[in-house]
Amino acid sequence: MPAETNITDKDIKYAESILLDADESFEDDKNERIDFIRNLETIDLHAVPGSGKTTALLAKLLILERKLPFEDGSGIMVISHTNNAIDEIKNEIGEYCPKLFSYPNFIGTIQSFVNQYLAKPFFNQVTKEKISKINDDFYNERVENYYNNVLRDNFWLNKRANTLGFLQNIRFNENNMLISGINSKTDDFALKNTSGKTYRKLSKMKNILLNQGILCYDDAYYLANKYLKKYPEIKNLLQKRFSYVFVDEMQDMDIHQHNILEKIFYNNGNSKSIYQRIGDRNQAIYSGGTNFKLEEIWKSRENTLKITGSYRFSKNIATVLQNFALNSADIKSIKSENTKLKPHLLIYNDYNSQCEVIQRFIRLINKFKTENKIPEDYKYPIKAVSWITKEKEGNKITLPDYCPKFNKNRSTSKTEYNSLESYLINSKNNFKEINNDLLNMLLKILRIEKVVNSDNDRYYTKSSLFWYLKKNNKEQYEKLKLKLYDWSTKIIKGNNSEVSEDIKDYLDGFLGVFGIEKNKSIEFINKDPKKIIIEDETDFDCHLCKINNKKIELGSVHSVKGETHTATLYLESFYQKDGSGENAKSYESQRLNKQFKNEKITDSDNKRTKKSARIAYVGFSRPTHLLAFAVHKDRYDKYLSDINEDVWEVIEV
Ligand SMILES: Nc1ncnc2c1ncn2[C@@H]1O[C@H](COP(=O)(O)OP(=O)(O)OP(=O)(O)O)[C@@H](O)[C@H]1O
Repeated sequence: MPAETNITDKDIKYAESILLDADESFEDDKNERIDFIRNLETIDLHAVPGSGKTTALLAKLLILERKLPFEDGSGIMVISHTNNAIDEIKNEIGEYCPKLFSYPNFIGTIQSFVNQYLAKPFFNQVTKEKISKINDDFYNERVENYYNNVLRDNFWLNKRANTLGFLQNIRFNENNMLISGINSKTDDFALKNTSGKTYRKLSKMKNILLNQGILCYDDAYYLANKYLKKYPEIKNLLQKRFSYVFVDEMQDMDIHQHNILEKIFYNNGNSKSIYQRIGDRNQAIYSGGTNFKLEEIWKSRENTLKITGSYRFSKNIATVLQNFALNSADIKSIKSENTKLKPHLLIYNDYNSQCEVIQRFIRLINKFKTENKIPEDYKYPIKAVSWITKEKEGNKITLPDYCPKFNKNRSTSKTEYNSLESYLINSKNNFKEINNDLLNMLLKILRIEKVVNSDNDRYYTKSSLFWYLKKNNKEQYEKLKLKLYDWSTKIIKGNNSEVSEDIKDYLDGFLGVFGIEKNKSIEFINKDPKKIIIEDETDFDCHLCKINNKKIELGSVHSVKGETHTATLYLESFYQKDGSGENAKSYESQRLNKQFKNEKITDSDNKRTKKSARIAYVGFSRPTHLLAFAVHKDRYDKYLSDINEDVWEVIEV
């Protein structure tokens, strides 16, 4: 534990100067944010969406950075659930925190912590070898090979509806008994005879893969727990190493992730580390809270701070949002300028053409702009989201049904080509997308060369690549940015062959940063390009959905978690089917009809209703100005026609 650390008013002002606009402050009548920023004890922070909890955590980190290094040599750990969330933290405060982002501190995902500090050292100690890979895709591929080569003729396995899925899902519990999925029980395993031939064969498969160092993500937790059991002192070492541990988005931790953190850093209240868990139970939309009740995973601590006011949404949205909160939440809007716009219900019909709902939403926004209800130069994006984004057959409405271009747009931005020059000749006619394609091409070369990010054992993404270069090779970082600019400008002018030659020269230095030379990627680099013919060019640049010349962004609710929007259009979508016939329920308007009509969700509501409520809660809590929800006329007539029109503005598309 470092010597007494005090957070002063001056420290808070410093954090405000970096994170907030000149007219904003962490102070308010309750000073909930200041209390959290100053607090350096083991506590939980529960806060409503848009309350600034991530901003408050960043403030605390900025302040602690200035107190580093700690005299006792200990460091700070910041853990979140996804790489995106970690990248966000790095992007926001990275440039002010050179010490925080290096030894002895750790900022990463829960998975990378478990891999790096527990699974890998244990594996190395037992086998004297390094783990080959911790990656689900790679692991599943090896299981498939094993099945094809060794278990192909097994009668019991072949009788199963999804043999491969069953095999890929097998895990060891801590007693090396087989289970189906990490948090399941031995009793639920399909094969009951544990001394039978097939059971032994499956155990053997698991052991062989483990011994070869081929692990799925869950296996890292299995090894981690073995390590902690065999060497309980590891716990103390980690507590000494990290005097402050902050977990953001705590609600998204699954039970095995929660348990391992709790075991090490809470240690039944005896930990040397200060352990702070930050989140919003109502926003649990990842694994946490699905198999287990969230309250069973993230149990409340006696020492809990709260932030109840949101800087994001208006009173009108807060009123609606309350009903979708599974854990009763006191949600208030504390925005200084409060928009009077009511949430809107957009009713569409079968005869509306595909993009009419989104276009109606755009017309609404334009109208509100002219009426000064939405600022002309609005700050945050305008987005249309739905829970389910994959196209479904039949009459099941999902995101692509609202926008015929949705899938096409998405697939083009992710298109993979099989040669370097194909990336150049197929590039779009706009700077940003060309830049994107060029980066995708470099990432593809790294993948072909099997270069992985040692922080998380995954292939580099655009942001992790930039982060790595910025941290390890500033010269290459600056060079890449300049090159991307230069290449993109030249491609727009049609100088592809000049760019192609320059990229080939550049690659030696680029790959050198990762300690490798061109090898497996030579074929990709030199192969002749192939032009992909696009049948209808207009497909890729739909002009219909633009406001201020910017396209409305479409995506899943999951993809906008943590974001702030100016306006959000939530499009209902088909998810599973509960019940049958006339009363079957698949859409939010059906499962959550009572919540739309001012009734709070309760613990006795069924699992799918609760899951729908969580998704709606996250989606509905994004906008600063306008929330709209699109519902089909049939479902409106049956479920929502008696909605309170003082609360919701109802309009037909
Ligand atoms: N003290 C503050 N004063 C004014 N605005 C603030 C303050 N703190 C945060 N904000 C703004 O409020 C919005 C939400 O902040 P932030 O993303 O930190 O909230 P959050 O609680 O983490 O949200 P979510 O629960 O959706 O992840 C942002 O636009 C941020 O700039």
